[in-house]
Amino acid sequence: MKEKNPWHTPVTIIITVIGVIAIVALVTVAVLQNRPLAQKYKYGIVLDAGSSHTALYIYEWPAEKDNNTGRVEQTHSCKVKGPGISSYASAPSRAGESLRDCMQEAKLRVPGKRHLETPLYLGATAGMRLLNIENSSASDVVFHAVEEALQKSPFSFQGARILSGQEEGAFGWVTVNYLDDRLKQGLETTGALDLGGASTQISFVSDNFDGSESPENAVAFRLYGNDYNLYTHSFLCYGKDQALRMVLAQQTQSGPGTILDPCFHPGYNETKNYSVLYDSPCVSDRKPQGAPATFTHLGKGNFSQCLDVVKSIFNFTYCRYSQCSFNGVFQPLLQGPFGAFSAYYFVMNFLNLTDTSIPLDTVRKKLTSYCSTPWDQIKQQHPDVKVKYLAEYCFSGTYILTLLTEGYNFTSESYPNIKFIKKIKGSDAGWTLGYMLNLTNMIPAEAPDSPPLPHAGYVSIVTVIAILLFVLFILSLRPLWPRCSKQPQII
Ligand SMILES: Nc1nc2c(ncn2[C@@H]2O[C@H](COP(=O)(O)OP(=O)(O)OP(=O)(O)O)[C@@H](O)[C@H]2O)c(=O)[nH]1
Repeated sequence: MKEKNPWHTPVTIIITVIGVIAIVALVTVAVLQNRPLAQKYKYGIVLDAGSSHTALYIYEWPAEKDNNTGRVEQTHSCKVKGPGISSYASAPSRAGESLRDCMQEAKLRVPGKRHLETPLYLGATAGMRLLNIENSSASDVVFHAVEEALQKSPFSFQGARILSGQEEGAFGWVTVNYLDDRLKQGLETTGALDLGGASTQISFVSDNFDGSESPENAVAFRLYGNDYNLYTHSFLCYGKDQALRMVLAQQTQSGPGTILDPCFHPGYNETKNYSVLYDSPCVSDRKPQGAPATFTHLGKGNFSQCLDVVKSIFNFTYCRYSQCSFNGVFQPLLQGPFGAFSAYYFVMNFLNLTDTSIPLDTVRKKLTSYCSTPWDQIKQQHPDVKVKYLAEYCFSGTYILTLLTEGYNFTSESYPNIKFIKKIKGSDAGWTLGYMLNLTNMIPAEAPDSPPLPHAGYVSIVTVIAILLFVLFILSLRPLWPRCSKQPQII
């Protein structure tokens, strides 16, 4: 006699099949609905029209996550051949033409179907600030030429403008802290030190700065639910190229035919033009009267004398605030770590001085030895380095050291807080990323809500609940269950 299984009734079999199908359907829908979608990207392009050159940066971020930090990355950069756009004042159409190759690269790098929606910005810095001071109609004509060229691109051109020094400093600070993921996490921020060709910026948050003492140096931000009172100052004419002009102007005040410059290597010998040297608002009012057309620029290679002449371009004699950096500019107490980029990095990297644990005295000794090295020997040792850069590293290293220690008051204790950087997580340190994040509203004032559960957690919970519901359902059908008699049924 075979015993009949009480579960093998049509009702229980149908309920079980329907239940299993329902669970499978429920879990499948949960998985499909919440499956990560194939990644789509958006793009943004920023042209940094600096005093010495123009550079193009392409940024990329996942299309559905515009509001999350740490996700925008630089995917490409292109250095425009030739000088900065401010140098094209006498041939403005060439300013537009100079951008052609990099714009062509951008067209290839950004997928064609995204061209129309990709914002394109051009921001000009100290070179155009100076041209605008010197000759505002010439700067308008240059802008008109670059705008005309960029309007022809397939991207969504959002305009070209001159950034104020304050914007340049503040956006550089945003870039550094965004890339380091410090803003979203509300961590202590990093100060930003930017050394360009025509201006230099210092930006940091300090506990003893609320903006009241010097409101013109204050920028207030609310980012991801945190408030920041940023101190920032841009020194026009204190970028490394204009600072060199000021140092040379200091040495040619009397209009000599020859100068023996301690900031250039012994054996350096170049004929330079007075009108070219003094063709900048940073020095033009000091042009010596009755000077010859040219002067002979000879190198002497003496670091301590170079320090003296470099110091002479800073004014430390007056300060109407509780404390100043130089030229009567307010600066609160330095605080926290600093990232130093652009020319700070190029110069210190070349001089093998990016390691800030090297004591300042050793840095001075290294510069003393480097500056005194004969020019021929320097050229022989670095055949691949552009001669213009090579000739100026002694001056530039001395200038950076003076700016940081005498200008901004970094001491032996605080100097190691500086990190010389070029890139952070693959993106160049500079104002461009911060500028784009601001214009595209990609950093929210308040912290974005994050989903309560990750995808895997969500699917697991749906599965467990579905099985539980099914078991409860089966249990609730108990009255319908076939009764089990104690006596085995005889068939
Ligand atoms: N040694 C070296 N110097 C560089 C290099 N690229 C740029 N420079 C110089 O570094 C200085 C700063 O360059 P940038 O950061 O591009 O400055 P910029 O945007 O032209 O100048 P601003 O308009 O003042 O911001 C300039 O004097 C450049 O000539 C490089 O690859 N090596």
